[in-house]
Amino acid sequence: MIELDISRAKAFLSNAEFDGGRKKASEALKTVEKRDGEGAEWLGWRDLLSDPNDAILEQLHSLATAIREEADIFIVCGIGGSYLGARAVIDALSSFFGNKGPEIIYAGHHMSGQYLEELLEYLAEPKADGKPKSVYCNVISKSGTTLETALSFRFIRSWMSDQYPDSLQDRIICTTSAEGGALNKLVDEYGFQKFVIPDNVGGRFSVLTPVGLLPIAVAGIDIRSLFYGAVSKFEELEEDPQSLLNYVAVKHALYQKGKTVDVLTSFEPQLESLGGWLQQLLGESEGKDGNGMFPTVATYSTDLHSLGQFMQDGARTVMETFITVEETTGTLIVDEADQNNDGLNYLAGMRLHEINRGAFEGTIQAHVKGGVPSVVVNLEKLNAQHLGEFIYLYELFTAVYCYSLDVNPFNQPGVEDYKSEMYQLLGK
Ligand SMILES: O=P(O)(O)OC[C@H]1O[C@](O)(CO)[C@@H](O)[C@@H]1O
Repeated sequence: MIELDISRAKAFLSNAEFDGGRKKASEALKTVEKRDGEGAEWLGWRDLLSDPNDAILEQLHSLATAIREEADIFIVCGIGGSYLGARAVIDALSSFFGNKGPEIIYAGHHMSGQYLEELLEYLAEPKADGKPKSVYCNVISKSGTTLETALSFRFIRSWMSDQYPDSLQDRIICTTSAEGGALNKLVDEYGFQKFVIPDNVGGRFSVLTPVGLLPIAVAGIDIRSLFYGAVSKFEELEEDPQSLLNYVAVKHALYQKGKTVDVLTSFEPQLESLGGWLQQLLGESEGKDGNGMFPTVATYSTDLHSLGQFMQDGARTVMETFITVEETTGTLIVDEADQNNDGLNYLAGMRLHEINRGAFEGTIQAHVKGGVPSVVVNLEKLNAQHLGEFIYLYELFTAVYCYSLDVNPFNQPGVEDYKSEMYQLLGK
């Protein structure tokens, strides 16, 4: 279960301001439902959930099971929506240290030559028992032409084809559009396995397609539970969208009131990548034509010691979105020390989770007093089902909120500008 608490954000609005936002939110939801807004041809992420494809879930699960048995390393080669969702779920649900199954390594999300060189060296290093590593790669690119991903994949593919001349087709899996783009040409040429990204699902809305589901399954996470968690949220919000509409109303009205930055934060470090996924989802969707709040990620309490001063006392243009977890698995309890030299005996008998929750409660109270409207999104537990619910909640939230600002949620014309400047400089 996920609970949304907007009370400490709504408190910054008058009734009229909230009602104005609420009216916009209701109209925007109708635009999503009727599919008559700009970009409506990109609403396929809703169809995935209204009509689940169990066969593809099963196919992904069995391929992932085979890979988990064979692979020492699984490379996820993609950028933006082609890797952030997978990374968000994998980081949230994996152990911090010593995970079972293949080591998941990300590539194709930047162009650091040093990174790629060190990665290739690492792949080539034998294992502790002297045997060579077994490497698999899932290259993910909807367009099939994104430079960061294509370039990294060229190096990885070349290393893998030298290393595994007889099993390359089993080891490389391409996730791309049904047709077009360079990846499809490579699939045709080399016979790599392929999964299709539906045409009507954009990159940042694609985590519940093979884009996210294959890497997540290879990490040993139950993709059925993740997917059906999203389905349950879809059904719940179709039935009763009031909580979502109130949330959109608040954010809409705060934006009209001059809040221009949304700090997405959590006290759980394993949720930092979830913040990264949300940052792209919101940022690429709302940030256009001079509109939108800038979404940025902070991990507390770490970043309270770098950003805390600004959050408490800096320019009052910020709002905050706290992603909290009601119950975590950690069991560590603070002991009573004989000598209380470190002065921590006042915490004796408390679980670290309780102390962390205390830090959250203290922080939100202080920030609200300091003038920061704050929303809390509370996950009952950190598991695949609740993350699935979270994913759909924010996909729908993003679409409705953007339409409430009269922004097309589904394009990203601004990203093309850096590409064309870069291509020109590089002589494409
Ligand atoms: O899957 P692709 O086509 O490589 O795109 C990756 C990412 O790049 C962007 O298109 C921006 O350039 C994102 O919207 C997308 O998630």
